[in-house]
Amino acid sequence: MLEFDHVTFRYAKNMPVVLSDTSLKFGKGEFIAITGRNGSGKTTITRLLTGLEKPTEGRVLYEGKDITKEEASERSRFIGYVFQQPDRQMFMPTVREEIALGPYHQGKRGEELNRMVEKAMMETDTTALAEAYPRTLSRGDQQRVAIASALAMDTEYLILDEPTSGQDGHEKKMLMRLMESLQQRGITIILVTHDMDIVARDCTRVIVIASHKVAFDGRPEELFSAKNRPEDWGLLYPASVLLGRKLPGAPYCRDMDSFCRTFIALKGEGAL
Ligand SMILES: Nc1ncnc2c1ncn2[C@@H]1O[C@H](COP(=O)(O)OP(=O)(O)OP(=O)(O)O)[C@@H](O)[C@H]1O
Repeated sequence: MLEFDHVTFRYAKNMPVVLSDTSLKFGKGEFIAITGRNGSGKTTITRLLTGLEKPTEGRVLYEGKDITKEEASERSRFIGYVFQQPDRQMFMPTVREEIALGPYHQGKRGEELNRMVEKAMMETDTTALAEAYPRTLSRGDQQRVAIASALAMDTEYLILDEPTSGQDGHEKKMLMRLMESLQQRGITIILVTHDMDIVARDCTRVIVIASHKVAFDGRPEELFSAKNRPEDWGLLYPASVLLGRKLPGAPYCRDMDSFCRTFIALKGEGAL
């Protein structure tokens, strides 16, 4: 369990508060979206979790232990972070060396190191890129290399900042499939995203940040239910959710596949 305990944050003394007295728990195996308007503080939350920023007040806990003062390099033993522009986190001349860097710093050598790197490349479908120069790869490939780097360190938490922005449908689908398989292995996935299709289809939990606080924390179907107004937080409804509401009984349809299946079933029952 990774936790914010009454965290308040501002970038500098005379700057406005970004996050105010916020407590949050990130449990094992969850698939969490952090969303909200531009500038609401989503990336800041991930930087506080990874240790790239330190709370102005409050604490960050890992398995109940205070890790507030731990640097990002120390937290990388259990948190992997995929930057919005992953080329900024690649330093080595080849993908293989890039992925080996973390476990090497953890003291892994020889066959053990090779095995970890090969396994991480297999899992992320980056084996064919092993000898490529990471900084010239496409953003999608760089993301998978950054994910492989985290897996090679046996990460427990994987945080991705806007991973699907600017990606085509196929790339998006491949990435989300990979995230799903990692979640099934018990890795906690935390995504910063504006993409409500991903929130509705893939996430088990969604956290909305507004006015320096957690405005909503719950299941996607709750966020998009009639008792909430996600549009007040600048969020759009997924088309499948809106279409589902028009069907008899207004079923919640998390994606278009689910809408089509429900539609066909209702038609078969003569309800349409
Ligand atoms: N390094 C920094 N120094 C000062 N202020 C910053 C810094 N980084 C971000 N901010 C400010 O902190 C606030 C929160 O920024 P943050 O990037 O966390 O928001 P966000 O919700 O991720 O935004 P976006 O959706 O546009 O990526 C914004 O007002 C932003 O201008």
